This record gives sequence, structure tokens and C-alpha cells, in this order.
Amino acid sequence: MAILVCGGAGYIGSHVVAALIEQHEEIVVIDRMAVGRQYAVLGGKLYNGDLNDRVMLDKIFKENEIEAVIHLSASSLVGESMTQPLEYYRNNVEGTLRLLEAMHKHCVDNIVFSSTAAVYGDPERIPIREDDRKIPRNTYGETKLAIERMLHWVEQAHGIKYVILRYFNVAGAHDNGLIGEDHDPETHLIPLAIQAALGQRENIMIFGDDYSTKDGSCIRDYVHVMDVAEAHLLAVNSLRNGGRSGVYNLGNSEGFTVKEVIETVKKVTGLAFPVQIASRRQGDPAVLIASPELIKDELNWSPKRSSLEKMVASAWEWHRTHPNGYAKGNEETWQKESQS
Ligand SMILES: NC(=O)c1ccc[n+]([C@@H]2O[C@H](COP(=O)([O-])OP(=O)(O)OC[C@H]3O[C@@H](n4cnc5c(N)ncnc54)[C@H](O)[C@@H]3O)[C@@H](O)[C@H]2O)c1
Ligand SMILES: O=c1ccn([C@@H]2O[C@H](COP(=O)(O)OP(=O)(O)O[C@H]3O[C@H](CO)[C@@H](O)[C@H](O)[C@H]3O)[C@@H](O)[C@H]2O)c(=O)[nH]1
Repeated sequence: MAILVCGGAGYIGSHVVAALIEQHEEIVVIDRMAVGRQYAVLGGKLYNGDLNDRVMLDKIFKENEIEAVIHLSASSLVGESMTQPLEYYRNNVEGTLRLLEAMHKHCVDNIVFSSTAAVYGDPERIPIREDDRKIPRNTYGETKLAIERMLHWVEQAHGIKYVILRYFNVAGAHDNGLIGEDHDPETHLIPLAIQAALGQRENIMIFGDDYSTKDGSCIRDYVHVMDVAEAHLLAVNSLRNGGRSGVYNLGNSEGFTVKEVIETVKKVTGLAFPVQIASRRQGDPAVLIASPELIKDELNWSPKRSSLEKMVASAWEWHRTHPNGYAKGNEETWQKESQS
């Protein structure tokens, strides 16, 4: 029996695949490889395909005995979602609809879904609990909330059980040194600051220093990608063992401002780089900090890498050793490394 990982060639998906390999699972990956990186997939069977492609999904479910799905594929950039809302609804909501149709047709009834802190919008209290008000401030969060609601109703009608993981800001890279974050273009704060440290970009911009926070910049809760991957194993095992559906925050219950993150990057790398204040980015809430108590209690999740400095050091190690990511001229080096 195999686990289907949708978006398994992406940043977080590739770390989930690595964790499944350690658990000796049979793995099938579907990724449309526009963003996904072939060399990020350390094992399993890879289908280069789109979730919106019914024929492709049917083929995958026919060719493999799938017992559970881990669904990470999405368009997931807050800023972009504000200018391309139709594409976000199409790729995220319609893609998930196709996936659930295929699961229903092929009698697969367990799914772990990547949701986001962006479903909450401006939180009513900090730390945020799962039942708190959800009024997304951006189209991206809105599409994820729509999918969460879809999962709820599909379970009622068709018995497909789910674990929804609402990640906060995922950071860092795998300890094995083989996989990490490689987006093109990069939009996330930590890798961008590291690129500035490496001299690959002129500076790093702080999007707004006039928020009501201690230094005026936005606060986020960072969580290590390996701790996130570990949560997926716990979630899928719980569903397979007859556990019920659930919705969980995935964060460290500690927030850091953009300025603090940039200072940490300077400290960890030992490198100075220019920092500029820019205007606020559309769709950004001021503060997002998780209460992860529920997943600790119910799924026994215990993050092992919660210090910001260690997360930045882990990201730094990846970027320092792979300054061009996976596939921009260093494929051979990468292949040698992965074989050794
Ligand atoms: N990175 C974060 O901090 C963060 C935080 C909260 C939630 N999330 C969620 O986690 C998931 C993974 O995020 P990531 O940072 O690894 O993103 P990513 O872009 O690196 O990975 C997503 C992968 O999905 C694939 N994909 C997208 N649409 C597809 C489609 N229609 N068919 C097949 N493949 C498709 C992409 O090619 C990519 O490889 C996303 O669902 C995202 O919304 C991420
Ligand atoms: O050049 C930059 C990039 C980002 N930021 C700020 O840094 C913070 C973090 O931004 P980023 O790293 O882009 O992450 P988010 O926009 O917070 O979104 C991430 O975290 C969300 C959960 O909180 C997920 O839903 C998203 O998928 C994921 O991309 C935000 O306040 C940004 O405004 C800057 O100031 N300058």
C-alpha cells in the first residue's frame, strides 16, 4: 500500500517524502514540476502531472494501491494571491476537488491536508487557537479555508477522513544536507535574507515598519520543516490507525519580528547586508503566533528544532552549500552528493 504525496517535489513536500522514506513507506508523488524540483524527491515513484488533470489522477490511482494521501500541492504566495485570485481558486480549490473526486471514486479515505495560518486573517487573540475566528485577509488563505470546509462536508457524505495541518511559517532544511528551500523567484523572508548575505541580491526589504508591534515590523511564528514533516507522519499514522478527523495548528508558539529575523540571519552567517524599509505588503496580518497545544496533546507532536537561531542556521547550511539551489548548473554536484 502506498502513500500519495501531492506536491512532493516542493519545499515541504520533499521533506515529507524524506520522512516517509525513513518510515519505510511506499511512496507515490504527483507534482506538476513547474515549481517542484526533480532532485528534491529522494525516493518513490514520481508522476509529472497536474492535480487538475482527471485522466492523470485516474491513472495514478489505478496503477498504485493508494491507502492515504498527503496533499501539499498549492499555489501559496500571499502577495501573488492578491493579484491572481482566479488562478488561486482554480489551482487550490479546483485541484483539491479533482483529488477528492478521485479518492472517492477509488475508495481512498484518508487525507492529510496542508492548510495555513493565513486562514485566520487578523487574529482575535494571540496565541491563535484552532477554533478562533477565521476571516482571511488574502485570497490564498480564503482558498485554503474553502478547502477545509470542503473536507468537512465530504467526510459527512463520503467518509473521507482528514487531518488538516495549519502550518505557520516553515523554515530550515533537512539535516541530511540534500534538500532545502529552492523557489524561483524566492519570496520568503529567511531565504531572501540569506541571499542578501550571500551577495545574490542587493538588499532585503522590510515590508512595513509601522505595524503595532514592538519594532513596527510583522511578527511570525517559524517552525522547522523537519518538525513539520514529522507531524505528517503522526497525522497519517493516526488516520490509518482509525483516528478521527482533526484540525491542528503547527507552530512553536513564539513570534519573531521581521527585524529580529534579519538580525538573526546576520548573526548566524556573520555577514552584513543592506536592509531597506519598504511599504506594507498587501494581505499581511501584523501578528501570527500559533497555539500548538492541540497537536501536542492529540497527535503527540513534539518539535525538536524550535529555536529561531537553529532554524536559520539550518537554512544557512543549505543555501551556503547549494548557492544555486538544485538545478541551476549544479545538477552533477548534486547527483554526486546524493549518491555518496
Ligand atoms: N512554506 C510555508 O511556510 C507554508 C506555510 C503554510 C502552508 N504552506 C502550505 O504547504 C504546502 C507546501 O508549501 P511549499 O512551501 O512546500 O510550496 P512549494 O511551492 O515549494 O510546493 C508546492 C508544490 O506543489 C506543486 N503543485 C502546485 N500546484 C500543483 C498542481 N495543480 N498539480 C501538481 N502539483 C502542483 C508545485 O509544483 C510544488 O512543487 C502548500 O500547500 C502551502 O500552501 C506552506
Ligand atoms: O522580502 C521580504 C519578505 C517577507 N517579508 C515579511 O516577512 C514576513 C514573512 O513573510 P514570508 O516569508 O513571505 O511568509 P508569509 O507571507 O508569512 O507566508 C508564509 O507563511 C504563511 C503562514 O503564516 C503561509 O501560509 C504561506 O504559505 C507562507 O508563504 C511577512 O511579514 C512579510 O511581510 C519582508 O518584510 N520582506
